Amino acid sequence: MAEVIDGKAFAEGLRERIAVASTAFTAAAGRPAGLAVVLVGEDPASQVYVRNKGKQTVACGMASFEHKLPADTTEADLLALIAQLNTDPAVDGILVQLPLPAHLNEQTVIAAINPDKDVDGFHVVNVGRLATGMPGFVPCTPLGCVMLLRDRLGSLAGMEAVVIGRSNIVGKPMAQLLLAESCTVTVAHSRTHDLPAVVSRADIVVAAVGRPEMVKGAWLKPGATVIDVGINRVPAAEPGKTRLVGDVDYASASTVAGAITPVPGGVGPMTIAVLLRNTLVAAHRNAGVVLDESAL
Ligand SMILES: Nc1nc(=O)c2c([nH]1)NC[C@@H]1CN(c3ccc(C(=O)N[C@@H](CCC(=O)O)C(=O)O)cc3)C=[N+]21
Ligand SMILES: [Mg+2]
Repeated sequence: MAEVIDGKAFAEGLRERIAVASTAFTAAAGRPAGLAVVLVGEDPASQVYVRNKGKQTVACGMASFEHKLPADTTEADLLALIAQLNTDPAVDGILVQLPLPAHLNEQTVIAAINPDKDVDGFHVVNVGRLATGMPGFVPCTPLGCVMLLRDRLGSLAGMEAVVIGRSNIVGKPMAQLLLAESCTVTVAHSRTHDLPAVVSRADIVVAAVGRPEMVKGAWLKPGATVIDVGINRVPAAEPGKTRLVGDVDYASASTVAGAITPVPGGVGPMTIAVLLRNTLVAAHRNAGVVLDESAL
């Protein structure tokens, strides 16, 4: 049976290290690091995420600024808020919760964020920095996945990594990060011919497609390390109830893999912990205070 990669426990440890560094930052800078989270609309799942982000931000000794805007907010009003946050010296990181309502253009909104406060790493400047190996901000979910992989495997150099999914938020930055770790990287997607054959050569599989339990144990190379980014809500056995499953069929995969992240309790908690890490890094850069990033 595969070893379970406990992302929840790893994220707790990371948040403890962040809290220590955050206290030192507040003493050095004379102010806490600050994260602004912007939520447009009343999507219940997004409200839960935003509340959790706020709670964990405060628990790590940082300031949390929540901006909840109505679903019919105009793009001009949203851009005006971002412009204000860009120049607010108490705000080190800005996160605009996605997806946005259909009448708002996500590209336009992300482009308006100061790249040096873009703790999601979604701005094209940060995408370019990642692609060219310059310091910037890396999207939280893929960076959390690499932290889990390095913790388990040490050096990833020379390993065959297969990323399933090519989104701007996970698949593409994940491929860039694995390339920077000197993996041999394949990006598979919905048009890939013979996905099982591609997956079967992977030492590392990262599933980020948003299709419940799609990746089967029979596809895996025995001993492979499996990172499941999927968070899919599906009907539970009990009528009217739902449960969370990943993009990997955990029951079959856990009999073949060497190690696997569970859903929930795997990648999800890492995403928020890395967001706090990115915010603390942003604060140090913005305030000109030196941070030993390797201690995080
Ligand atoms: N600008 C932006 N940045 C984001 O990073 C962003 C976003 N928009 N929009 C929504 C997605 C989703 N996301 C998650 C964060 C934590 C968990 C998480 O902690 N999940 C737990 C439990 C989930 C549950 O019980 O519902 C787990 O997997 O164990 C999941 C998903 C961040 N996102
Ligand atoms: Mg995709």
